[in-house]
Amino acid sequence: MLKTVIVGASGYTGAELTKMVFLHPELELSGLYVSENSVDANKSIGDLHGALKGLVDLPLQPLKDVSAVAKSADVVLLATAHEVSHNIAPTFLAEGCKVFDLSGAFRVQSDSFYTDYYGFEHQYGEWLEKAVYGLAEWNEADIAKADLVAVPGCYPTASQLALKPLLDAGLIDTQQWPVINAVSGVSGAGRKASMTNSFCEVSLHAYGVFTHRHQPEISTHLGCDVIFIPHLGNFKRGILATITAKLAEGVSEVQVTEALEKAYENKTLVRPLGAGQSAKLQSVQNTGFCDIGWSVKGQHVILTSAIDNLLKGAASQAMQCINIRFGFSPLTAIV
Ligand SMILES: NC(=O)C1=CN([C@@H]2O[C@H](COP(=O)(O)OP(=O)(O)OC[C@H]3O[C@@H](n4cnc5c(N)ncnc54)[C@H](OP(=O)(O)O)[C@@H]3O)[C@@H](O)[C@H]2O)C=CC1
Ligand SMILES: CC(=O)N[C@@H](CCC(=O)OP(=O)(O)O)C(=O)O
Repeated sequence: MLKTVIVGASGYTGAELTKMVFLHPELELSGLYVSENSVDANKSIGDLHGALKGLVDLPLQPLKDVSAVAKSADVVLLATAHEVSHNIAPTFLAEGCKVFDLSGAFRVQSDSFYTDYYGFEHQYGEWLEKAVYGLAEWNEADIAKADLVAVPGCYPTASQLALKPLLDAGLIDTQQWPVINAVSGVSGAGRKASMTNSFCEVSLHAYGVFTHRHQPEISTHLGCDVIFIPHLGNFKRGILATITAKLAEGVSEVQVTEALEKAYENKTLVRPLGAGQSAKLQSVQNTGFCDIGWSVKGQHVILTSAIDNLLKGAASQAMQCINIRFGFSPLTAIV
């Protein structure tokens, strides 16, 4: 059994991770942590997240001595804000832990990316270079050897899973940048309420237009510029990305279908729905699946990609990476 620690366990993705680690036959939940001065310190996670009550009633411990926690852990899941993950991941790594970070702290190698999009200067270039991007269906070989896995963001997961098969098969005319319109539920912003993400204040609106940090994350990992327009919707969980792209000269709907079906033929968690089909949230909410639909008319393809932001967009993708890293059966604790 691998001793597994979750930092940020009281948050939305942390609670999902807690449930999956509890269900995993090869992982032992050895500690749940929150910040040193958290208002939730020492509360039982089952009291905070009712769905866990009676399953996991461990206390949320204040994280004081990172080194000491690291010494007693094999696997560390960081469900913390970007800068927190940035600050503490190297200590866990120095003690030999395998780290799976749900934040954006180690996702993109580029000089100005963290100052431009995250508002802090990255201090750990060496780890940034070694970190493996955890897009599970596409990076298996590297994830299997990684010490540090940077689990992709939720919008980047939905967007890349739809576009990557077509780009890799050379079916997209990249002179015209694919346009990604994506709507996320409010849980995408985490559990802390503010005027912009308080449920009563949310209607349906675009945000971060031309400035959102997921645009460069998507472009970097796809190797293709994109226009990305995130929207906040008045529902709790899920992301629907609707993507318009120009096909290369002469590409047919049959080729698009073949590329998507071939890419995911042995990948249970990504479900190509077929030409003329549209992905919908209801089918993926509370699951680790990504559903993809597509339609072609003339030289354009419209793809729809739906995930649960907290699961395939975060926690269950992290669990996929753990399963790959340690050679466990791929769907363990997910389906
Ligand atoms: N929500 C989503 O859909 C997705 C989130 N992510 C990323 O995953 C990470 C977690 O997100 P989410 O679960 O939504 O966030 P939440 O805001 O819901 O939870 C954050 C957690 O971190 C804890 N925390 C804060 N500061 C510290 C600290 N210094 N040390 C230890 N724990 C700390 C918080 O508890 P307390 O403040 O009480 O200490 C809380 O448990 C973020 O980086 C986010 O960007 C990625 C993909 C999707
Ligand atoms: C609705 C909402 O606010 N969503 C978040 C994305 C959350 C996420 O997946 O992203 P990171 O891990 O990269 O933070 C946002 O737009 O900032």
